[in-house]
Amino acid sequence: MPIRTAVPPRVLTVAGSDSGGGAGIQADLKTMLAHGVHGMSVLTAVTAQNSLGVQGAWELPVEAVRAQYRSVVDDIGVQAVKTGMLASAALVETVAELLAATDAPVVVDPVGVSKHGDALLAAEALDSVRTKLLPVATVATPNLDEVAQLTGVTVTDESGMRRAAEEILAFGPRWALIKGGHLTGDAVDLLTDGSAEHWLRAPRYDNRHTHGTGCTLASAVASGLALGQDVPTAVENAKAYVTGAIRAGFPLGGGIGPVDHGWRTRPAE
Ligand SMILES: Nc1ncnc2c1ncn2[C@@H]1O[C@H](COP(=O)(O)OP(=O)(O)O)[C@@H](O)[C@H]1O
Ligand SMILES: Cc1ncc(COP(=O)(O)OP(=O)(O)O)c(N)n1
Repeated sequence: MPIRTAVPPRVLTVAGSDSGGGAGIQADLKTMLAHGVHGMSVLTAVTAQNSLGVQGAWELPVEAVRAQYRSVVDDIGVQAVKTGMLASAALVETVAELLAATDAPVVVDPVGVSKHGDALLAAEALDSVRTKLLPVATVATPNLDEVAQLTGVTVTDESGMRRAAEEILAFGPRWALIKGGHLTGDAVDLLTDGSAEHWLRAPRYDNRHTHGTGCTLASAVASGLALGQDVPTAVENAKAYVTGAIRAGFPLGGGIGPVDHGWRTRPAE
């Protein structure tokens, strides 16, 4: 068999490890595989985590993050980057400085708190997210808790999402994707660059196994961008992927199980 010469687009996640495999680096790499891109990782922190919550978290030294990034980017190259758990102000600032020099699109999931309420970002790092990380983002994907942390805006309905997007865009990302997963009714997200507005609406699945939804959505967006899609198309495709993964989420452990990243490969039930 001849050796393949065509290389798939490469996507880098800069995020923390979830030992349970539902969120973080593990969710990102599974999502990338499902999109046919080559996934790579810069690990920022290790969490002891399962369906019940986060039992422990340890961040990596700044030099370890810098070295991983250089290893990947200088040799292999990237067509898109996704960031997730960055843990501390020092890591946020390091990652923002590295990403300021890339031409690749950057999807920033400004991870603050896990579904179980465990802090994944130090409170004193919020200002670095606002002033250093969000300005280098092509797309920022906060959930409503992260919107409240970053802007002070409490969103309770769809009209509040528009206000949230304006506040997030003021920090400098090119697009804001405000995720309405924490509201009730349909699962509605708003994507806007301040002029075009795209409302993404999907049925809300009454499935409590939704661990990793945000990581999955952001990685799917990054994968679409690496494949050459424009931002609205990448987000629309990512929404369809995460919706299917939530619908297929499974009861693993005694708490909130993960979404099913491989749902497209399973036979229909
Ligand atoms: N129960 C659900 N049914 C369908 N879609 C959902 C559900 N919960 C969240 N979503 C969608 O999952 C994506 C991630 O949103 P969200 O869960 O708010 O992010 P995070 O994991 O960062 O808290 C969004 O597209 C949101 O609308
Ligand atoms: C290591 C790690 N990174 C990110 C998260 C948050 O992931 P998210 O997709 O927002 O999912 P939930 O935790 O909200 O289910 C995490 N838990 N761990």
